[in-house]
Amino acid sequence: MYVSVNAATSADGKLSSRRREQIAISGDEDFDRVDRLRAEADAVAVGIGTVLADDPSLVRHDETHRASIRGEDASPPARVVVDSTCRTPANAAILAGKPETYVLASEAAPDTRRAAVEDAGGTPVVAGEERVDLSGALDGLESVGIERLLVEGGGEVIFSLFEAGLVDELTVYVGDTVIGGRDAPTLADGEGFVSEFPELALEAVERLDSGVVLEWNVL
Ligand SMILES: NC(=O)C1=CN([C@@H]2O[C@H](COP(=O)(O)OP(=O)(O)OC[C@H]3O[C@@H](n4cnc5c(N)ncnc54)[C@H](O)[C@@H]3O)[C@@H](O)[C@H]2O)C=CC1
Ligand SMILES: Nc1nc(O)c(N)c(N[C@@H]2O[C@H](COP(=O)(O)O)[C@@H](O)[C@H]2O)n1
Repeated sequence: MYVSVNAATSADGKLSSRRREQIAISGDEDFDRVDRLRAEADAVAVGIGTVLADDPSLVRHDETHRASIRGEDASPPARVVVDSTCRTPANAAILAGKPETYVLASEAAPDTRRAAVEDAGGTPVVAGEERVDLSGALDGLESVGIERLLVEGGGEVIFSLFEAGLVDELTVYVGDTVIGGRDAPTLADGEGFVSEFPELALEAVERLDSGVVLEWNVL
């Protein structure tokens, strides 16, 4: 599977404020770029932290762009939530609407929560004992035809994907603001690396809106 990570940060590397409320860091041009990235993906993923903070639907994508690369009849990209214990609320926007939603869970998910996700239209994919085993879960997604995954965040999930060596490409829109705060989510949170830091090769730099888009391949 090819895994792209795309996110927007403030100039100081924050994904949102310490209140974990969604902030529009991107401007219109960058949101259009994200819609095109979504259109190119088989599925778009976020973590449960992002679902609980933002209640994203992840349904926006550039249909014209998708049709031009996938054909007129291409179904919309699926949605994915990394959610060990199936905490995704039954009324979450990510479970509503037409695209399929896969909830990556672990064996720690209570049967009642798995059933609640299924009743709400989601499809649990179980991998790992406590936390989601991302490598195993991505294998599960591949088995249902997902070959290009776009991950939008948040910082915990992005770090874990880097830690597991699963990221192929990283794109970051750096906006023209400072959020600050030691407790505000950053692009890669988790425990952090102390050695063997992932290395990146800069592929492109583009001015967009009032910020800059940086695109790296992961070596
Ligand atoms: N500016 C941007 O582009 C974006 C900003 N955000 C912001 O990020 C914040 C949410 O980020 P986080 O709190 O870091 O939550 P997250 O969205 O990264 O979800 C993390 C949660 O996923 C679950 N999980 C299960 N298995 C896991 C594994 N193997 N590795 C990591 N997590 C696993 C855990 O419950 C963990 O707490 C929100 O404030 C949201 O607004 C989120 C996406 C994009
Ligand atoms: N690319 C980008 N720029 C920002 O400024 C953002 N705040 C985000 N947030 C991400 O977008 C998701 C919401 O998407 P929909 O409204 O459902 O289309 C949100 O959950 C974050 O993943 N992204």
